[in-house]
Amino acid sequence: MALLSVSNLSISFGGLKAVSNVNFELNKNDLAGLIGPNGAGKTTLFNMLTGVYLPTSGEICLADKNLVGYKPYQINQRGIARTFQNIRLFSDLSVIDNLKIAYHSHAKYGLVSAICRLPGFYAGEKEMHEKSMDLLKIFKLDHKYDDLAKNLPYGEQRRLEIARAMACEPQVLLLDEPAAGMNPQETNDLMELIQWIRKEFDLTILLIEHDMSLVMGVCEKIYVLDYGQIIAMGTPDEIKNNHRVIEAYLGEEAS
Ligand SMILES: Nc1ncnc2c1ncn2[C@@H]1O[C@H](COP(=O)(O)OP(=O)(O)OP(=O)(O)O)[C@@H](O)[C@H]1O
Repeated sequence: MALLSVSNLSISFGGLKAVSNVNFELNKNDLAGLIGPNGAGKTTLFNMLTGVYLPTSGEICLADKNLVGYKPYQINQRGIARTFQNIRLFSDLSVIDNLKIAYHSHAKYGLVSAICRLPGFYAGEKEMHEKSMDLLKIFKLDHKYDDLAKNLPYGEQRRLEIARAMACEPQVLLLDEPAAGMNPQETNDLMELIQWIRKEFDLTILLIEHDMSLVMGVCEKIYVLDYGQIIAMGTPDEIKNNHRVIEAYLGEEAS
């Protein structure tokens, strides 16, 4: 059974059909790519999967449970976390506080415990600190735990965004152009990291990326969007050789 299943998903903005009758499924542990030319509807699709946009029609199910109509934080609690095309960190907070905020959505103590500083509050905070440090180690940011997020170099801010999404303890991780602005070495490191966290955390990952070396290098299956519609789905080799994809997306490079 598919973990994430999308059926006949569409959204219109005025007269523009930004996403039109999209169908796809992700199984547990899939590492899949979503590619397409600028304006194809990729981020809009992520926005519907995460409750930012309400689809005009169609269904989104996570483990057979409907997600349409839920707010972004409710979808996050149900197991989908994401990163953004433009980095969105709490730039004036420390690196570790950026993670702790995400862990708070799973906090085991309540408001009363926090206000009255009951033992449950301290135990919960300690657990959150330890889990945050563990994640920072994985993302090689532990030595910078106390730095302000805005003072990290760009590549590290991108890694911190992924770490923060991981702190939501998702089943499905959506990455929107995770390598944007990275140099080739950082992109290579990121590819290894994405493969590693998929395995280590038993994750299902869907990533949007314009960097073809990353998409073709890590994804086992790739969906191609063009003008809001899925025009192809297949392995990296199948996608590279698909004439509709070459026309729609790789045309300039192929010619
Ligand atoms: N809130 C909105 N209101 C109106 N139009 C929108 C809105 N959000 C997206 N669109 C339009 O929907 C279409 C798809 O945009 P989207 O950002 O999803 O494309 P994309 O494939 O992610 O592009 P890129 O690769 O450049 O990021 C575009 O024509 C865009 O202008």
